[in-house]
Amino acid sequence: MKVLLRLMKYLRPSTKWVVLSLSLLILGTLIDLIAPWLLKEVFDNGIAKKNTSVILGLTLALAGIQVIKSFAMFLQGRSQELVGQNVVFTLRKQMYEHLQKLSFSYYDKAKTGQLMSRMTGDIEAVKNFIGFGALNMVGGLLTFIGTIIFMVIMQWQVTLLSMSTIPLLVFILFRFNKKVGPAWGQIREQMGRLTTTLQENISGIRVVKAFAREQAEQVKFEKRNDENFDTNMERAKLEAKAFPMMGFYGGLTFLIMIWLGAYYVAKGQMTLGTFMAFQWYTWGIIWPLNMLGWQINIMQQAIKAAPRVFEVVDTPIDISDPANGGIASAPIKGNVTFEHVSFHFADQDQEKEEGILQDILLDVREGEIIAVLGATGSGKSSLIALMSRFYDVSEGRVLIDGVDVRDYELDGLRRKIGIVPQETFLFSASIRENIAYGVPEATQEQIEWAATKAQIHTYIESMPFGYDTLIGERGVGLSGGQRQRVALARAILMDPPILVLDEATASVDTATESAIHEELLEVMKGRTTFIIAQRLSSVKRADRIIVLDQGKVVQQGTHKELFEQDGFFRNLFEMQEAASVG
Ligand SMILES: Nc1ncnc2c1ncn2[C@@H]1O[C@H](COP(=O)(O)OP(=O)(O)OP(=O)(O)O)[C@@H](O)[C@H]1O
Repeated sequence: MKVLLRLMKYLRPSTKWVVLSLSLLILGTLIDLIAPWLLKEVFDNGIAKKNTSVILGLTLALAGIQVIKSFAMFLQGRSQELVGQNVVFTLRKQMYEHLQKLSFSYYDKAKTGQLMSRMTGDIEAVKNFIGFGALNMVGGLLTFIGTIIFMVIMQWQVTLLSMSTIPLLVFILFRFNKKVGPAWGQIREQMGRLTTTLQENISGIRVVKAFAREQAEQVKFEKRNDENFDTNMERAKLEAKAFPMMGFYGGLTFLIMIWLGAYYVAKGQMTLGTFMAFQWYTWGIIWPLNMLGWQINIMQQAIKAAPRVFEVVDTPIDISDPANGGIASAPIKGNVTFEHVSFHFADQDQEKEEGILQDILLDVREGEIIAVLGATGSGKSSLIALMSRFYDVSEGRVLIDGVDVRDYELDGLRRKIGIVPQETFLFSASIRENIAYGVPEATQEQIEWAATKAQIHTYIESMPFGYDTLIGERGVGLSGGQRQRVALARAILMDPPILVLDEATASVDTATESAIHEELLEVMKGRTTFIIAQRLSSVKRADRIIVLDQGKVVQQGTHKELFEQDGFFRNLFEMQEAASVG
C-alpha cells in the first residue's frame, strides 16, 4: 500500500491529464450503462408497440453514443499513455540523476546488470500499472458498480439471484492476488540477476574466451534462465488455476441470469426488453471481474518493481557539496597536506581489520613532483582518491591550499585534479570527444596540444579519420598503451594545478615512457604532480618519493636519500637493476 501511495505521488505533475482521463473513463462507462437501457426501450417501446419511429430514433441514439464513446476512448487512451510516460520519464530521470551523485562506495558494490534491469524492466512494469492497469481497474470498478445499480433499478430479484456466484469469484481473485505477488517479486529479482550475468559475461568475454569457459558460462546463464522459466511457469500455473475458474463462475452468472430472466419473462414479471438488456449488462459484471485478474498481475508487478527503483533513489549520498555550497576552487594552486589521515572502507570491520591508510602525514608544496611507491595493495590509489573525495577520510584531514577538501565545492575541486587512472575507460565516441571529455569546449589546437604531450598525436593523425575516428566502448582499435595515452591527454587538457598519474605509463613500452616523461616535464612544470609507479624509471624526475607499506608511510625523501637507506626503495632499485642487466 505504501508503495502504491508513493507511486501515486508521481501522478501529481500530470494531474490535469489524470482528471481528463478519469472523466473520459466515467463518460465511457456511463455510455456502456445507457446502451443496454436503450436496447430495452427498443424492445419494449419499439418492437412491442410496433413503433418504427421509436426503433429508428433509439437505434440512431445507440449509434450516436457509440461514436461519442469511441472518441472518448481514443482521447482517454492518449491521456492515459501520457500519464504513464510522464511517470516513467520522471522516475528514470530521478534514478539517473541519483546514480550520478552516488559515490565510489556505492559503485564498489553495485551490480551494473541489476541497475540496468531496474532502469528498464522495473520502470516499465511501473509504467504498465500507472499508465494502463490503475485506470483500467478504476474503469472496471465503475462498470461493475454502475451495472449492478442499473440492473437493480430494472429488476432487482433477477439481479441479486444471478449474482449469487460473485462472492466465489471475489474469493478466487483474493487468493490469486495473495499468491501471485511473491511470484512477481521473484521474477523481477531474477530478471535483475539474469541481466547481471549477461552484462558480466559480455564485459568479460575476453577472459571467458581466453580461459575457454564458454561452456561454464552457458551453464551459469542457463541456471538463471531456468530459474526465471520455472518461476514464470509457477505464476502461469496460478493464472491457469484462477482464470478458468473465474470464467466458469462468470459463465454461471450468465446462465443463471438467462434461466431466471426467461422464467420471470414467462411469468410476466420482467419485460422482454429488460431481459435483453440484462444479457448485455451481465458482461458489465463478468468482464471487470475477469479483467481484474490481469490487472492484479500488472499491479503486483509494479508493487514488486517499484521498491527496486526506490532503493536506488533512496540510497543516501555520502559525498556531496558542503551545506553552504562550498568554497570556490578557482584559486587552488596545488599545496596538498595530509594531516594525520586514516582511512578504512565503509564495509570494513574496524575492530578486526587494520585501516587502509594509517596516520598519514604529508606536506606537498605547489609544483612539487611526488612519487608514491609501495607494494601492491599498500594504499597508493586510496591515498590519491582522498584528495578528489572519491572517498572521505575516516580520521584527520586532507587540505588543499590550507582548506579541507570537504569544504570545497565538489565539482570544482575535482576539476582541479587531473587524474589518469590505472584503468582507462574510453567512451564509444570519437577520439576528439574522448580527449575533450573534461573540457568539451576545447579547441582543436588545445586538443592536439594535449595529444602531443601525451605522445599520441602522431598516431591519431595517421588514422584514416584522425581525431574523428570512432572508438568502441573498450577503446576498440587502440592498444592498451594508446588508450592510456588518450587518457593522459584527457587529463592534461583539463590544465589542472594538481595532476595524478596512477600507473599512467605502465602499459607503454620503455621508449615511449621515457618520451612521455620528457614531454611531461614541461606539462608538470608549475603543477603539483603525484606519480604512482612501479618502475623506477618513471619516478626519477620526482622531487620527493614516499614509500607506503600497509597503509603507512615508511620512507620519504629524494632519490638519493632513499637510495642511501636500507628499505623498500633500495630493494626495488636493486631488483630492477638486476632485471635490466639480466
Ligand atoms: N572498495 C574497496 N573496498 C574494500 N577494500 C578495498 C577497496 N578497494 C581497495 N581495497 C583494499 O585496500 C587496499 C589498498 O588498495 P589500493 O588500491 O589503494 O592499493 P594500491 O597500493 O594502489 O595497489 P596497486 O599497486 O595494486 O594498485 C588493498 O588491500 C585493497 O584490497
